[in-house]
Amino acid sequence: MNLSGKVALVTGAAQGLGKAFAESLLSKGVKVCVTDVNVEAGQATIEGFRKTYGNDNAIFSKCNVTNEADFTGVFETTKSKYGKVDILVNNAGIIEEKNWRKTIDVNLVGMMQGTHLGIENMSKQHGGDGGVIINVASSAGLQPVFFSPAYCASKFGIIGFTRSWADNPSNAQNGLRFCCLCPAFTETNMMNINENSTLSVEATMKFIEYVGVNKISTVAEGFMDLLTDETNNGAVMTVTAREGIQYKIRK
Ligand SMILES: NC(=O)C1=CN([C@@H]2O[C@H](COP(=O)(O)OP(=O)(O)OC[C@H]3O[C@@H](n4cnc5c(N)ncnc54)[C@H](O)[C@@H]3O)[C@@H](O)[C@H]2O)C=CC1
Ligand SMILES: CCCCC/C=C\C=C\C(=O)C/C=C\C/C=C\CCCC(=O)O
Repeated sequence: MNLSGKVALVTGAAQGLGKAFAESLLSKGVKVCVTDVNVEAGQATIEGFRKTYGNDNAIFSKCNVTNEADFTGVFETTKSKYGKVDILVNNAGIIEEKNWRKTIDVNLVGMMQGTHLGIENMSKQHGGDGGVIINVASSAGLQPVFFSPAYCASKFGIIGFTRSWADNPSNAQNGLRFCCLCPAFTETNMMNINENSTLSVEATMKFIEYVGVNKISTVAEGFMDLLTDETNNGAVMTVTAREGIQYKIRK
C-alpha cells in the first residue's frame, strides 16, 4: 500500500498503542486524525505530533467510541479537513472486569460502530477511495484468559466480526480490506493492574512474568506490516514477547 497522500483515523490514540500507530503513520507521510475520549491527553499528544510532523498533518477530535454521534462527528471532521478517510484503526479499549458491560461496550460495540461508519465513509460504493480497517484485538481474542473473561469475550468478538466482514463479497467492489492485530501484553498504561481489571492480581502477574511483555515499538512494526501489505484481508497477526510478530491467519 502506497501511504503517500493517505488519511488515517485512529481511536484511543492519546496514549499507548494508538499513539504509537498514529506516529508510525505520520512518520510515513500519512495525515492523521487522533481521537480519544481523553481530551487533555489527546491535545498534549497532538501538540507533540505537530512539533515533529507539522501543523497541517495531524488533528485531534474528541470521540468516545460508545457514542455514535461522537464517532460520526470525527469522520465528518476528518473529511472536512483532509477530504477522505483511507485508514481506520479501531484501537480504543479498556480492561475492566468488574465493569464488564462497559468493557463489551467500548471494546466490541465501539469497534463495530467504527467499522460500520468506516464502511459508510470509505467504500468506493459510497464515494470513498476504499482502504483498510485494522481492528485491534488481542492474544485474548484467540485463547481463554482466566483473569478477565469479559475482556476475552470482547476480543474474540472483534476477531469474528472482522473476519466476517473480510469475507464479504462486496469488498472487491468497495476497495476495502479488514484485518485484526492481536498483541499480547504490551508496556502501556493498560498494564497497571488493579482489582478492577482482573479477577486475580497475583495469578495475572505470575502469568505475565512467564509469557513476557512486548515493547510498543514491536507492536507498531507489526501494525505497519499488516496495514501496508495489500494482500492482507482477513489477516490475523499476533505479537508476543516469546514469538515476536506472526501471521496466524493469512489468505
Ligand atoms: N497493553 C496491552 O497489553 C494490550 C493492549 N491491547 C489493546 O490495545 C488497545 C490499546 O490499548 P493500550 O494502548 O494498551 O491502552 P491504554 O490504556 O494505554 O490506551 C487506551 C486509550 O483508549 C482510550 N479510550 C478508553 N476508552 C475509550 C472510549 N470509550 N472511547 C475512546 N477512547 C477510549 C483511553 O483514553 C486511552 O487513551 C486496546 O484495544 C487494548 O485492548 C491488546 C493487547 C495487549
Ligand atoms: C487483567 C490485568 C491487566 C493486566 C494486563 C493488561 C492488559 C492486557 C491486555 C491484553 O490484551 C493481553 C491479554 C492477554 C494475553 C493473553 C495471552 C498471552 C499469551 C502470550 C504467549 O503465549 O506468549
